[in-house]
Amino acid sequence: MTNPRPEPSQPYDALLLLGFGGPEKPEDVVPFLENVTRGRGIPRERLAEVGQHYFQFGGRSPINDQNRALIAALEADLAEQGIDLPVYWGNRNWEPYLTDTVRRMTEDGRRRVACIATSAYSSWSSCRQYRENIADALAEVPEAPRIDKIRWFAHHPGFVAANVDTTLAALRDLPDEVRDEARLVFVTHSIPTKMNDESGPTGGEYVEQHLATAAAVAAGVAEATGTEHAHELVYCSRSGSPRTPWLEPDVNDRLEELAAEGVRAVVLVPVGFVSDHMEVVYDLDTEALATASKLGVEARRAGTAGVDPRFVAALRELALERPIEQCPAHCCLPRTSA
Ligand SMILES: CC1=C(CCC(=O)O)c2cc3nc(cc4[nH]c(cc5[nH]c(cc1n2)c(C)c5CCC(=O)O)c(CCC(=O)O)c4C)C(CCC(=O)O)=C3C
Ligand SMILES: [Fe+2]
Repeated sequence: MTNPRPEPSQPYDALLLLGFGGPEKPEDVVPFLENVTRGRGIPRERLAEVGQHYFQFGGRSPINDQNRALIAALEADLAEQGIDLPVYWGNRNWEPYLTDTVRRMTEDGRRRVACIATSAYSSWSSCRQYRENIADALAEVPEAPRIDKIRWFAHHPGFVAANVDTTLAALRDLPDEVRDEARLVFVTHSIPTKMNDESGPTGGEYVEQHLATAAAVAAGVAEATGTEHAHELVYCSRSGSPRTPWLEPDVNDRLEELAAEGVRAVVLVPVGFVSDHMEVVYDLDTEALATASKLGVEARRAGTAGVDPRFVAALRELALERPIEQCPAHCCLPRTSA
């Protein structure tokens, strides 16, 4: 680095929301997909298929608008707390690109930035890749501020509480006669099994964190309704080569099995996603709900945490606790007695 980085104890002077990014018009779709998949060996047929998901929605991903809404909610939350911190926004794969945002923060004289990435779990895709993108941007911008990314947070009570409420709303929306027997089917993004084996400090944590979060949401639902709903974790949005093993079962395959077992109602809880982006509106709302309807299973899709005030407050807490996560060198030294 070309300049001395501030000490970890220096307070943050800005927040950065780091998103995945998504296309906003049809001409953006192919270049966006090229950005996401560069060097990743995704088959052309899969890309053409995913491109169609975007074109079907007018070439516009919902994700950027959701991040704009999240920034507005974070700003409102900070103002309410009397905290004076600007919130910047950068994306990994589309405008506003992270590197341009880092350049702007540098021009604005920011020296220490807490980064909220819109991804709640450990894994290369959902955590380390964001950190690598930060490192790449810092390497391109001289005199850039220090940027600290918050940790994985799916088990945070604010995220869990938001998901409990969306699940309760989906349950209320089911017909009375099947509500109590509804299965809670938690859904997350599939990843290669090898990526899961390598996730978190000890490995396998992508799945473990999801199971723990799903159990916490199911417990919150049971407490609110007085009914214990059976729950499980399934996957959507498999990509890559068909020869590479990815996490299973796929949500559609599992719905077939559940229907065959006689399950009459399910709530799909997209606990792997923080807002209703393309995987949620296409893979769940379009595809999985059609599968359920074909099978005669009553299905509702629970909402995502989005801008739930408890989730927004959780993100603010995670960002502001970041500098004191590690004890400084002089912490808890014995004092000389008088
Ligand atoms: C774990 C995970 C999350 C959740 C955590 C997080 O949010 O970060 C996530 C989020 C997202 N993924 C997204 C889009 C895409 N992901 C792709 C491809 C891939 N995703 C993977 C994993 C994940 N992805 C993986 C292992 C691949 C294979 C390629 C590779 O090894 O890198 C592809 C290529 C086409 C395809 O093959 O599907 C696209 C277009 C969008 C934007 C949606 C919108 O526009 O609303 C979002 C939020
Ligand atoms: Fe993805």
